[in-house]
Amino acid sequence: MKLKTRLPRQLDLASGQFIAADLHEHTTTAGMLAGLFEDQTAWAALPADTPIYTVAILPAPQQEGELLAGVTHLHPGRIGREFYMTRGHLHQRREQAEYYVGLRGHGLLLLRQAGEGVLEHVFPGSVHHIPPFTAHRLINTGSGTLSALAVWSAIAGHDYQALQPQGFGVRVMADGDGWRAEVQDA
Ligand SMILES: O=P(O)(O)OC[C@H]1O[C@H](O)[C@H](O)[C@@H](O)[C@@H]1O
Repeated sequence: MKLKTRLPRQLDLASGQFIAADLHEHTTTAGMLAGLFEDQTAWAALPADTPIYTVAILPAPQQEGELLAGVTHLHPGRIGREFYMTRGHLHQRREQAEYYVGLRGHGLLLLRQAGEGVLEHVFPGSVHHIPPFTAHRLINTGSGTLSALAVWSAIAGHDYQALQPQGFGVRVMADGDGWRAEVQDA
């Protein structure tokens, strides 16, 4: 056997930044999120290039058995009364689960499976199991960037269409200094 020692890629736990040469980064701007936020007038008033969230992914071959790891950095902010959030999705391969770990900031993970919704608090060190067949979205209710590590199957895929047109059926709105969930399809 030949044995070698090597330095792995790293994740700075405080900032949520990967230290890796092969990182793939993608920023979602307000202009890419047409129809997502309730207040369409406020959305239209925001410059289309306003960054809402960036995802940094450690790539892996898209094949059975492989895993992807990514950190979502969701900026703080609101469109109208509604907090910034990710688009949210189901997996194309619905049976594939996922884990999130909160790294920085404070917010919520919205889970929806059939008629059941769950809001889990996200904070540094929070651990979230996203079961199979469950739509998921991050919401930043805090004043700083919300960063969360995700680990999921490389074959899971993203299905954004299945949530249209009803969406998650829940909106998280500013309420005084805090937040309030408004259920729309009770
Ligand atoms: O794909 P979105 O709903 O916009 O969420 C942004 C990203 O968040 C996490 O990192 C997920 O696990 C990724 O798979 C997802 O792409």
